[in-house]
Parts: sequence; C-alpha cells; structure tokens
Amino acid sequence: MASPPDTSKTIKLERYNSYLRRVNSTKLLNASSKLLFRATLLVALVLIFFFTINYPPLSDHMGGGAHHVHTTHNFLSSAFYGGGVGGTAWEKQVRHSSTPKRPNGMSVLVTGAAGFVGTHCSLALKKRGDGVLGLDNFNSYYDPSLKRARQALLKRHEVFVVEGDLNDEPLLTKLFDVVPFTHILHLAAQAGVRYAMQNPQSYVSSNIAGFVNLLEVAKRANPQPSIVWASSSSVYGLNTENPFSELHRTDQPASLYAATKKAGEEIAHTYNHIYGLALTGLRFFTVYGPWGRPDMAYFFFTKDILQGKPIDVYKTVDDKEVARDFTYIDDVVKGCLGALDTAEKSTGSGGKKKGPAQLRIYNLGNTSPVPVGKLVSILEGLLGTKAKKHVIKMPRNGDVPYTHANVSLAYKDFGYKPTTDLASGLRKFVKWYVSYYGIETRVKREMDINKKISHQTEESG
Ligand SMILES: O=C(O)[C@H]1O[C@H](OP(=O)(O)OP(=O)(O)OC[C@H]2O[C@@H](n3ccc(=O)[nH]c3=O)[C@H](O)[C@@H]2O)[C@H](O)[C@@H](O)[C@H]1O
Repeated sequence: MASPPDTSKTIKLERYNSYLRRVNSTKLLNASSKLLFRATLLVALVLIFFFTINYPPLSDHMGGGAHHVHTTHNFLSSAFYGGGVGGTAWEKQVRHSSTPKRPNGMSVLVTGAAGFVGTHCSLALKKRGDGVLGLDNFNSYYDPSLKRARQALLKRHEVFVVEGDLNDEPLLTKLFDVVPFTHILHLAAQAGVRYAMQNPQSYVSSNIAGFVNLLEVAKRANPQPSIVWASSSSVYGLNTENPFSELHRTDQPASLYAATKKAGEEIAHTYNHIYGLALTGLRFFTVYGPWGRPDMAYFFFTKDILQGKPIDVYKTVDDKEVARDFTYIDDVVKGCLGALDTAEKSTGSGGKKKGPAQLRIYNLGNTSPVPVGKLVSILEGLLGTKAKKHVIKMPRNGDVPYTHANVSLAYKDFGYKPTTDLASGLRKFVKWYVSYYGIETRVKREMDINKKISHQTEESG
C-alpha cells in the first residue's frame, strides 16, 4: 500500500503564497490610493488655475443678476480673449474710448469697426467728439492685415477696438455693463453677394444669429440704445421698378446674402414691436473708396489691371451692360451720421416695451448707376494701363443686373445728398491704393535705379 503523500510542504507553501497575496494587495491599495490622490490634486490645481483666470471677468458680465448661461463656446471664447478682457486696464480703455468729448455727445458701439464702412464712421464720429468703442472679430474673409492696419489707424485716433464676435453674448453683456451706450452702429456682417454660394453658414451666423444676439443684449440694456444698422441694396433682388424706392418689393432676394439682410429687416421689426428698440436700417448701394474691401470688383480690378492679369466683366444674359449705383464712402458716412443724429430714443427698459418706438429703413445710394465697363475705363485712365477685359455672361451666382437708388426719403429726414461721382471717388481710391500698397514707392525706386544705371553708363562711356 502506498504511503499517503506528505502534504506538510504544500500547506506551508500555500500559507506563504496567501501571505504574499495579502502583502501585495495592501501595497497595491496603497499605491493606487496614492495615485488617485495625486491625480485629484492635479485636477483641482488645474481647475483652480482656470477659474482664477476666467471667473472674475465672466462673473462681472452678470452685472449682479445672472440673466444668462455660459455655453462652452462663450466660455472658451471669453477665455481666448482672456489676455485682459474684463480687467481694470481693459475697462479703462473701453471707457476712455467710448466717452464723448462734446456736450450731449453720443456713446456709440460700432460693430465691424475694423471693416471698411466701420472704420470711416468711427473716425468721423470720434472727430466730432462722440465716444466710440469698436468691436470686430478680424475674420479672414479678406486679408486680415488690412483690418489690422485700419485698427492701427483707429488707435491713432483713440478709438479702441475690442476683438470679439457678435455671437459672444457674455462679451456683449460685459460691454454694456461697463458702458451705457446711447447708440449702436451695427456694421459687422458677412458681406459679399457671390461668396454666399461658397459659405452659406457664415451668412446665417453673422447676419442672422449675430444680429439677434446683439438685439437680445440691447433689449436688456438699461438704457436701451438706439440702433442704426447696415442692410443692403441687394434686398431689392428681382425688383424691376426703377429707381429703387423703399416702398418697392423686397421679397424676391437673388442671393442668400440678400435673404439674410432682408431677414435682418424683419427681425428689426420684431424687436421694435416687442421690446421698443428704436431701429434704423440703411440699404447701402455698392459702397467704394479708400480703405475699401478687397473682395469688391473695383478693388480687385485695380489689383489685376496693375498686375497685367485679365478681369471678367459681366454682361446680362440678354447681352446688356451690368450697372451699379456705386456710392462713395464719404457720402455713406454722412448718411450713417445723419441716421444716428435723427434716431429717437428706444422706449423700453430692462427688456420691457414702454411705448411705440421708431422703426425706419432708408436707401443710401448715389442715384446715378454706372455700367461696369465704364468703371473699368475710368480705372484704366487713372492707372495709365489697359485692362485685359474678358466680357462674359453674368454667372448665376446671386448677382443682379442693375441697381439705382431713390434717396428722397433719406434727404427729407436727414438731408442725405450724395456729392461724389464715380470718377472723383475712384481717383481718391486709386491714390490711397498706390500709397497703401507702396506702388508709388516701387515705381519711384525703379526710376531711381534706372537713373543711376544710365548715369553710371554715361560716366564709364
Ligand atoms: O449694394 C450692396 O448691397 C452690395 O454691394 C456690393 O455688391 P455688388 O454690387 O455685387 O459689388 P461688387 O461685387 O463689387 O460688384 C460690382 C459690379 O461688378 C460686377 N462684377 C463683379 C465681379 C466680376 O468679376 N466682374 C464683374 O463684372 C458685378 O456684377 C457688379 O455689377 C457688396 O459687395 C455687397 O456686400 C453689398 O453690400
């Protein structure tokens, strides 16, 4: 009979293994709780750091009453502007810029201040002693360096431009917490008729959502500001009556751009009706001039002609010339200031309407349409260069064949009277263009070099 196996060794081994397991699990527990503690500490530190940077300005936005909620977008964007938004130095700049220097002067928030019309209007307002605060998101729809150069020009005239987006509600609320603006000149928008086919959402975001956001903040402000804002001649769309009057149809837009501007006019009606905001929409007709927009035809024609590149000149499907009521910037600025000066006070307060408020729409055009072919020949004369013209049928891209403004309403209400014809206005534009892009300097430098070379050749000969 086989003797039973000696189990004493196995039992000892098992006891030893179980001891080791207990020791290891305690070590593991200690190690993992240490790890957990360290991770919690790290997260807490990161959170403390993040909130210390952002919380004070954002809580200031609330103005004591938490009437809005931070979305992730707003929180992050405000953190992004961080480098000082809401800080004492920032508030000082905001106040200084928006304080009027004349008795009964306005305090105007100009949106799109680093844009073409925004820059000119801000300078004109500042020059006559009004307080101006700019807001601009410096997007890259066209060369942002031009917007930065306009910002530098504004800075030289003590206009501070806050970098921020219309859709950033806490930022807008903060601005109204710091300054009791009497007026808003709302010029920020996604512009351009043809680009709307490439990037439709940008039109909805700026011209509709952004506008509504601004109106939401304005309706709550105390006092409510009066608002003058940029609509567009494009709202006339397929209208065939001429010249365009404010009483004509505007329910047939030819582009999404036009549709968003028309939507803006309807939205303005709603905020006027419900909240007593005084609102004036200005229908601009193809505004041009120094510091203009590089996406507009007169601007890129100038560039292309100087570079010897071909340009597309549109004609209508039935072979007619396309024409525009090109309006010079100084005339439009006078119109904007006239509209601001005659804007009545909003009647609501704290989001409640107290009585009927002013609601207006005006054409700001030149009353004298010019065919695009004529625009090109004026530029050729001014630039001393023949254009390589490609006359083609207008692509189906939202363009309209013709615009012509009747401005009698703006004349009656605030004496609007355009005085600059296209040739004189383009002369001023070309003068600015060659100086801004250093073309004069280059030409002069080339001439100097040529002179030097011929001088040296003469000497050596
Ligand atoms: O009043 C407005 O509400 C709008 O004005 C402006 O739109 P438009 O009047 O279309 O100006 P702009 O593009 O300079 O084309 C000028 C002319 O050149 C023709 N054109 C254009 C491009 C081209 O390659 N060839 C050409 O012949 C073209 O057919 C047109 O006849 C603003 O951009 C817009 O933001 C809005 O404010």
